[in-house]
Amino acid sequence: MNDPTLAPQWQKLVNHSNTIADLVTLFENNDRRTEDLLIDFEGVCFDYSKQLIDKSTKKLLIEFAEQMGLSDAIDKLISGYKVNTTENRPALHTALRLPKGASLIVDDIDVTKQVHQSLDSMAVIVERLTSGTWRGYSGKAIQDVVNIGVGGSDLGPLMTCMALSEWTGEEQITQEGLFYNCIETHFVSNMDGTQLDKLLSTLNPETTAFIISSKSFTTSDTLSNAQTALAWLSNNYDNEKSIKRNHFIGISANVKKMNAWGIHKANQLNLWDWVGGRFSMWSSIGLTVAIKIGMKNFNELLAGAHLMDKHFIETPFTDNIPVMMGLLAVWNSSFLDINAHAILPYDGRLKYFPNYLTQLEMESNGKSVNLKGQKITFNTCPILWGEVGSNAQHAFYQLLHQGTQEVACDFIAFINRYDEERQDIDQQLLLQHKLSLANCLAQSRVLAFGNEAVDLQEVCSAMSAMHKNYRGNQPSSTILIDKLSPKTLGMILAMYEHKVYVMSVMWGINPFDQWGVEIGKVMAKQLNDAIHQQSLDYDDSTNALLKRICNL
Ligand SMILES: O=P(O)(O)OC[C@H]1O[C@](O)(CO)[C@@H](O)[C@@H]1O
Repeated sequence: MNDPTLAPQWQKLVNHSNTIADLVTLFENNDRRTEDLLIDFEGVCFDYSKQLIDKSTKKLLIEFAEQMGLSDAIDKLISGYKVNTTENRPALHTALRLPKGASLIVDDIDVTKQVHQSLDSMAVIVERLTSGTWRGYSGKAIQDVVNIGVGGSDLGPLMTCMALSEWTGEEQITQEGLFYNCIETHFVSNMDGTQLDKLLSTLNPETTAFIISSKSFTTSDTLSNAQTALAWLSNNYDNEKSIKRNHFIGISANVKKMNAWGIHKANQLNLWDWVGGRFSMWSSIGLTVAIKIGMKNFNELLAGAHLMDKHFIETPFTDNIPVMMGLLAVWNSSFLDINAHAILPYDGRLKYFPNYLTQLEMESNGKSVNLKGQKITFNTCPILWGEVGSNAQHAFYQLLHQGTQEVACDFIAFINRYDEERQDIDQQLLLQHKLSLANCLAQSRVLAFGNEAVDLQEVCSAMSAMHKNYRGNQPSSTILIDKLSPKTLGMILAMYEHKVYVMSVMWGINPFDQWGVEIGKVMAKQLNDAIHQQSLDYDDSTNALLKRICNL
């Protein structure tokens, strides 16, 4: 069934949404609420008791999922069925983390074999770089690696390198018998060259390599940055062939384009059209991550994701974290009309996590047409944004507490952070971590219960109560994890990937295409020509702006 409004439980959920009590009442009415609405799985605790639901909401949502054929849809995803209907291909990111020895035959090909061959090729490159045997044009070992990519070819690896920077590659002994420290990794995505310009001024061309990460190898942002990098190297050494051989690695599903650009065969890593860009971090697109944290840790990341895949596939809906996350997101958006979702990690290492999720969720589910091509009549993906929670408290939490918008929030925190044995910091960092956890709990409490959570006497002593009114009733989930590690990060990322898929199944949409971004690319090409040719063939506004840009 594609149109969820035809499912018998849809109308029941609509009616039910008008009767749902506020969070204070929901907690008062059930003193076992958190037992009912919390799932623990392998060090990941998902507490959704502060969502605006009661027992019957959960029951109705699960029945709704059954009516929408969610079990069958999960089977189809995992087994390589062509779930990406508009592009007629599977979305097999789960195959990227299948263990060695597993087998998954799709169109007569064992994709697991392909995946592990690619991981082996990655391992060779990682080894050559981190052991110092990969040399630049002048014979010096490479010390800096710059990932040039955008969207899925940037956000996942960037976020993971930041999150796992404490798991940097192990020191190795080079052929000369020296210890070689971890390679520095950098990321460049901006089309305008700002990042690259600044970064290049700090790098040595003799010891810098570039990874051109682009599934399509046609993305103008990436290719223009790659050309600038090539020009920078060519200014320093006049032998393009040698530069390309020693300083450029290509990662793409488009081998023809990599060849045409001049990426040496031995420096090419492949992926497949069945890997969606925003789901590609587990493939060779994760090379920069593997360079940063080492292949062993990269494999741990994959193993964590695989563990979550198994949980998603095998666990009954009621105890299934991604399923419940997805159903709650659908409930908030389509039934409660809550169209904003804030991602609030209380850990600086997850700084780029909200950015990564904006693409994962909004590029996947920002759709208004169902699988049959019919217009949708309900709200789909909310607007997602976020920031490290404690920073956000001093930026946009005012709106969460007292604005007119309803916003659902995800609080994310790790129970354990710093090594208790560390002497150098005098326990101060441990105190900071506890302070951060306290803030996380405090904010979710005030958002849920408003005035009921604080001592109003004190707060309202001086000013009008209205200005100090905390309305509460903002729904949130808290994801509390034992500690951050490659494994738990893999679990969390896979958890959100599956949440996105669940939402799409419930809405009857295809989360694996992104036609909405294509027209902008075509139009940009035309306007680039217009700027170069100084032509004014557009609407009044665009022509007026072009005149100024071209000084006409
Ligand atoms: O890896 P590529 O092909 O350069 O694409 C980069 C990004 O551009 C998009 O296609 C959107 O324009 C994303 O889906 C993708 O992750």
